[in-house]
Amino acid sequence: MTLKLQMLGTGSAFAKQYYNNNALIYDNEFTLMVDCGITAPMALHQLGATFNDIDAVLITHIHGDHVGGLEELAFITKLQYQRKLPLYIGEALVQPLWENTLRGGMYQEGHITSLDDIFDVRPLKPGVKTDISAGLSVELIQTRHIPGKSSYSLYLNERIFYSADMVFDPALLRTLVQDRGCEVILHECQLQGPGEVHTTLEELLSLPENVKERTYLMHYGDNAKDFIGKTGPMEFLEQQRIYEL
Ligand SMILES: Nc1ccn([C@@H]2O[C@@H]3COP(=O)(O)O[C@H]3[C@H]2O)c(=O)n1
Ligand SMILES: [Zn+2]
Ligand SMILES: [Zn+2]
Repeated sequence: MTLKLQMLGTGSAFAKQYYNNNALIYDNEFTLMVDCGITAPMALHQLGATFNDIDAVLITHIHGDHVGGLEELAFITKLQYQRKLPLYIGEALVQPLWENTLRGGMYQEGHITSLDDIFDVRPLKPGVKTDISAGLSVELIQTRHIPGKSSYSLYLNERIFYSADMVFDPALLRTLVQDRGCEVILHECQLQGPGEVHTTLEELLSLPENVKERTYLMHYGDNAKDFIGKTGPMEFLEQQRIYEL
């Protein structure tokens, strides 16, 4: 089943040339938004779309560039469109997303007192494949990002790896390609400096050729143009462009 991918943004957390690294995944008429950061409402607007065009949203982890647009999404869908969007989220993130991210802005006595009042919450267990639409399935793979903070990469349709923000995990990437039929890797990439909580370009360049040749780079900094031609066979994903996966 062919999916289409359109990145709302491909930038790292504090990039200014690129929007936050959030994605639209299209399964025919069905649209899944992967992460909804601070810039997502404007990025969507610039595509000529609204939150009413989204059928479900999935959150990888709780950082502003991945969840900072959720308050607007939730208010607009509830108040303007009278809808509750399905929210796919690792089960460990359900409580912190409400208590630590959304409650401050959205709590309203007797009206909005829990995540269930604004979303159709669909908690996901890592390692378990879940059908999201007729032609789109997702399995969460827990990957390391910030110590003590749960973060989940995605395995879509058992052939596309979409990394959350994550530290380099070459064993995972090799296993996905060798043992699990992974055809496409969409990977975050920190272009310079020590990775610490991210994966660096230098680390990705150390991967075997057969892994690199199916890898596309995202979540990159404002100086990405300086690195064109320096990423081996790995291409930068471009925001707003539509890719067939
Ligand atoms: N220990 C940390 C924690 C956070 N950060 C920066 O904050 C950003 C939060 O969003 P991100 O996309 O995960 O990128 C993180 C780092 O830039 C960082 O550099 N080191
Ligand atoms: Zn990020
Ligand atoms: Zn992050």
